[in-house]
Amino acid sequence: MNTAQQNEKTGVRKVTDKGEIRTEGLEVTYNSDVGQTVALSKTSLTIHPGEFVCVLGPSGCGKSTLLNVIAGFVKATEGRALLDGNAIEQPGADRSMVFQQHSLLPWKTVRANIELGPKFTGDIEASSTVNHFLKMVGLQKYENHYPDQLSGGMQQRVGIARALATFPRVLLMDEPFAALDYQTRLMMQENLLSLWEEFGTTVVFVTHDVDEAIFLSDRILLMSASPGRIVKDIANPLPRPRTQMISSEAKFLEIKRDCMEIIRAEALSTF
Ligand SMILES: Nc1ncnc2c1ncn2[C@@H]1O[C@H](COP(=O)(O)OP(=O)(O)OP(=O)(O)O)[C@@H](O)[C@H]1O
Repeated sequence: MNTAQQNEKTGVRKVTDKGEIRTEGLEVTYNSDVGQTVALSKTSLTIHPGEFVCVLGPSGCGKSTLLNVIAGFVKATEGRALLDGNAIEQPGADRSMVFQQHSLLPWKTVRANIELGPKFTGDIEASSTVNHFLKMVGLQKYENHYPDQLSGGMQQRVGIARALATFPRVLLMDEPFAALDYQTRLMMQENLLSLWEEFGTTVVFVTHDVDEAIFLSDRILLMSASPGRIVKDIANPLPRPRTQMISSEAKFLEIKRDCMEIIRAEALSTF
């Protein structure tokens, strides 16, 4: 069971148990009517408790597959994934996922959507947990709206609130801002960082946007073209808290150049 602690000054409840993710020689092969697809090849990685790690790679390289194995939705063909040293066999409330397209229930209000998680985990303070997260994502005024009455950015904020409302040890995010317009995406990135800095949990964030990965992460795992494997592990020492202005700093541009060189080499090797 996760535990949460209230910050006396800000009132924000923080996760105190942050998960460690490890994969060892992970391989995933899909069998379908069009044949076999090796989606992930010999992927070994460690994500430390409380780290914000971005997984960056070209389309189809297996990023979603990696997240789905960690989430427990997809089984490894070879190797294994572990949460805090225990093999991941199935989904659990200790991991929450935010998808590219919001997965809110259209017939439920914002409040009822967020409430699903805490009710599922038997949170006896479900109602106050929902109030807390509505406030954290700035949507108190919209608690009785339905998803189709909200903008795309607001829908994703509800999705993030719902994911956090179970106080997960690990938050998994699969290109959550990819469908948003540029300005909204930048705002959402800043909003997510301030939530994470307050709330504190391990985050694995998949993207194919180099700037997004550098802006958000402590570390970037770069994946090869399909079948995916980790080709480079890049530390990101940019100071926090960050605003989008950081993208013009020399260190940001240096990391970006490193990423682009690898992505280009990968693209050329498969062209
Ligand atoms: N359920 C499935 N059945 C068969 N093949 C699949 C399945 N899911 C994914 N694949 C294949 O596995 C490979 C990796 O897919 P995956 O969605 O993990 O990549 P991705 O890097 O997340 O792609 P994108 O960036 O485009 O979302 C692709 O070749 C894809 O076609």
